[in-house]
Amino acid sequence: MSGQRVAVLGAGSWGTTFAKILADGGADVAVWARRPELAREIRESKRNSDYLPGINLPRSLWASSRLDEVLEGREQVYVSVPSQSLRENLAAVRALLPDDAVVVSLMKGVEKGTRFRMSEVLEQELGVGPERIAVASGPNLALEIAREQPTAAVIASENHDTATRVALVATNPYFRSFVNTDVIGTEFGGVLKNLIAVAIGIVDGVGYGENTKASIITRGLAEMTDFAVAFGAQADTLRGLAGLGDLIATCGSSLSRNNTAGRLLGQGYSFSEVIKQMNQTAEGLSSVAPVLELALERGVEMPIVSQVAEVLAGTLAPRDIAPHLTTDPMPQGE
Ligand SMILES: NC(=O)C1=CN([C@@H]2O[C@H](COP(=O)(O)OP(=O)(O)OC[C@H]3O[C@@H](n4cnc5c(N)ncnc54)[C@H](O)[C@@H]3O)[C@@H](O)[C@H]2O)C=CC1
Ligand SMILES: O=C(CO)COP(=O)(O)O
Repeated sequence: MSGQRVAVLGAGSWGTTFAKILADGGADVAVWARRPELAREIRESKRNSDYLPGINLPRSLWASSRLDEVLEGREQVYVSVPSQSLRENLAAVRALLPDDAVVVSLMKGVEKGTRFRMSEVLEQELGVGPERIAVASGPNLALEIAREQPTAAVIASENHDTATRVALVATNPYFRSFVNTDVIGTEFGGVLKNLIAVAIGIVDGVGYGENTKASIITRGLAEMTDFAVAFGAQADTLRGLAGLGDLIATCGSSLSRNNTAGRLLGQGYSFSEVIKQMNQTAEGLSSVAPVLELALERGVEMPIVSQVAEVLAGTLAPRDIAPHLTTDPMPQGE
């Protein structure tokens, strides 16, 4: 569907890549970058050299650090800032959001303290009903997509028509969007696979091999599914692109920041040293605590995520992480 006027808020690796996806699908795209110098680089040089080195962005892409310029007249607004900064960023968006614009979360985190999903924060801060909200998720490593490698994603909205309208715009020759109405499952899939990817990074850093990783991925998917279903998700969603699909991509790639952060922990760096070394967002590090609080609230056991939390806290040595609860001697059903 060409010619749609859309905005992307956030010019990190994913916001910029998604802007390229939309522009390559024929949309008229305006990008908001927090820093004026980055907006200028995208607008004038068609580059985002810090986040997407070597990628030429579409000539039609326009960018500004002024929200009013970016949001004016836009029919769809895609949001891609670090999850913990979403609420503060939305304060300025509400008054400028065009009536009837659909808002799409590209983010994969849970808010610390409140434990809200990103679509819930969007609803609260923008005063927009769920029928105007969608979320995008799936196996979407930004740099691969920026290189135009064929990729699939899923767009979820409680309103099927909204999901379809977004998916028609977020589709181009190298990027295909599927749709569903399971917002909770789609969103939690993206959050939870980050935590499993941290676990995979940890065991990789320790030097464990494929059996350990396959065990963690498989049991991790069971853990992700139990958690998401307890909050109302469909189990099928977790077997799809937003669950298993994203788990495979993130756990298998050194492009993943969550995987990278885990690997540093596994190599013996402390949590604060890892934070210092990361110059991009690793959402899993901030989502561990709120996810475990939510799990406790619903009585869901998350042995792998709990062990990640312990490694982050420095109370479990990375080499002692195991894909099961070692404290229970009785064999358990898979
Ligand atoms: N990079 C990827 O491959 C993918 C990322 N995502 C998700 O997209 C979201 C954004 O991540 P990335 O673009 O990858 O992160 P990034 O680290 O590449 O970029 C974050 C951007 O937000 C800006 N920023 C930092 N603090 C901010 C604040 N307080 N207010 C406004 N802007 C701020 C940074 O300057 C940067 O432009 C995350 O939730 C991530 O999980 C989802 C799919 C793929
Ligand atoms: O969500 C992603 C791939 O789908 C990106 O993963 P990272 O945030 O770990 O880089």
